[in-house]
Amino acid sequence: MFTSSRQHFTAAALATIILAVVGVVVAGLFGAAAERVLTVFFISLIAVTGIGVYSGNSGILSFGHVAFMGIGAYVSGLLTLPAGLKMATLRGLPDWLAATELSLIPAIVVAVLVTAVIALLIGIAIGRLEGSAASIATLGLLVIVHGVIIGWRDVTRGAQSFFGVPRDTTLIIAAVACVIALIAARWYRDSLSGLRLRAGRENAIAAKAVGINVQRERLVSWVLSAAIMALSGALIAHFLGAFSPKKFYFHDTFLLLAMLIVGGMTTVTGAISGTILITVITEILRRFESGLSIGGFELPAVFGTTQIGIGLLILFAMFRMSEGVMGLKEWEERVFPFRPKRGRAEALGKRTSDDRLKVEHVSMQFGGLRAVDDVSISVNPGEILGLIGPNGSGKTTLLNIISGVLKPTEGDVVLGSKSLTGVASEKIADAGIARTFQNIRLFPTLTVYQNVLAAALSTHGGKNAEERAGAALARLGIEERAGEDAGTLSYGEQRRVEIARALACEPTLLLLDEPAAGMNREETDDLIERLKVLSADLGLGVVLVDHDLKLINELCDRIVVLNEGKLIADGAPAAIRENPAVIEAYLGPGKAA
Ligand SMILES: Nc1ncnc2c1ncn2[C@@H]1O[C@H](COP(=O)(O)OP(=O)(O)OP(=O)(O)O)[C@@H](O)[C@H]1O
Repeated sequence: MFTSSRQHFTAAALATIILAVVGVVVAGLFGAAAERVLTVFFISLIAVTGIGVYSGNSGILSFGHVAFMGIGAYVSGLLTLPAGLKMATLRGLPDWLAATELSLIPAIVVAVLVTAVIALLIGIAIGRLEGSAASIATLGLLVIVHGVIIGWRDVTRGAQSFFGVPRDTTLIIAAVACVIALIAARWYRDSLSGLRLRAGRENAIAAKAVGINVQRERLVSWVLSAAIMALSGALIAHFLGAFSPKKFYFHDTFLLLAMLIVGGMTTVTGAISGTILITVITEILRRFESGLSIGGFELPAVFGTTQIGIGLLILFAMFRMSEGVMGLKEWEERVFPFRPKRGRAEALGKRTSDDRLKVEHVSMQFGGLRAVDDVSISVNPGEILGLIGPNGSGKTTLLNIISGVLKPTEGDVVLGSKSLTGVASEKIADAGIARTFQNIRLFPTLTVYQNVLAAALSTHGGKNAEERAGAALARLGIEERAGEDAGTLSYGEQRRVEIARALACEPTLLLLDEPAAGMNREETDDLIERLKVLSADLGLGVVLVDHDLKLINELCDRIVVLNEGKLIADGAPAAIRENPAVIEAYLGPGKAA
């Protein structure tokens, strides 16, 4: 499933093929040295793209991907070494492997598959970690794989050179493999898994709330990226003919990450630009490394000129362009802005479920604080329930419990006949509960349409996802903004996108946490009208938390009031306005009379 415009993919694929053809032609024009440089360029670009598939889409910087390159190199090398050489120098090999002599392409296929399986096993563990903990774990992976290669002397020749690998990687083979890797990476970025992972990168809590299993998508991208790294490793092994474990360690990790960071981590365009930029700069600086004579003026040899230059370039890029020189968008996304089809509001029909929400004797203890204390409430289908209370009275905590973000210390949450207590947050949306957040949690660098589509695709098996997404945008009156990045909208519009995203999950119950916060009066009035229409048309149950009493009074059929975690009132708006306990909670003791 491809979640963006086909035009984007076609343009990107064509540009990739043109890049490869230009590279091959240029190499043909400038002779053997240029051919060498361009072959290494294509192989490096495959590796940079591989890291980008994981790091760019997940937002987790990986220091360990060069280890997969190493695995690919050694596995393919072992499969193609002449049998006689293996038997003479690698005595630890089993007989079948010593006798195996594959040609390049089958060896690459096996190396990629073996690496993918190893990556899957490692990814199951690393995928549980978040942010910098995951990055550090990938660094550990690099060190461990390096240690294993050095220690497994009978198979890898340890720290010695692994020589005799047939030098079968030609410029054309590297170029074709590069095209395949770039197209795979571009396809993944806008695939269902890629869109979900990018949503998780932008905001993991919101992604889970719309049914996205972020860990699963991370694993998919981890395995795909490892496979691409193995391809790169196998190609470089068969280009060099001899290599040692040092080749797949910190130096190349630094170089490839520099290419990715300078170009822009989140796009294939960034990977290509960064690789071109660093390759060109490296080629120029290399000539200065051993000193240079320009018009009689002698420049001294400076050891490490190339590394210093690349280091400065990274610093410059991070300082001036923190998203890399190509930013967050693919070139084709800028040139051909995506305009999704307008949706029909009617595509989101009346709720068929008559499920009633029951919150039964729920409590939440945070250390010494009882944020929610033995609260029981119910919401009928089609009912708008206002949940109010002074600051810190436990409203958001209660919404977090209902939506699976928090597991209550005591009590039960039941929708219809199904208990949702302790059910993972990403399963709650499919069970029929969708929500918005007090502090807006959009996927800011994804378009408005992608924000809503990601939710529709991740609920109800993705059935009629495009219709649901279009309808949700139409219901909230933001179709005009569909192609814009969600993070660039005004506060009020962002709130509406959040509600549209929740609505696209086709919930039975909608939880709105301060939906009018930050809106001006006009925007709030518009929201009131839209929510009234939504509730009447769809028969949707709504729990509405807000401090705007006009909004609460105009919209709610019933209001429940919390104070210091306890339920102090439950009734019709008129009765709540007169309730002495409520007045006292808001105004302080002695004000009720
Ligand atoms: N994850 C948490 N860990 C510890 N304490 C928490 C946590 N979440 C909320 N609290 C505390 O629980 C209490 C209730 O907070 P909550 O955010 O639910 O109140 P609220 O009624 O939504 O407040 P507001 O109207 O200001 O948003 C507060 O004292 C808050 O500091």
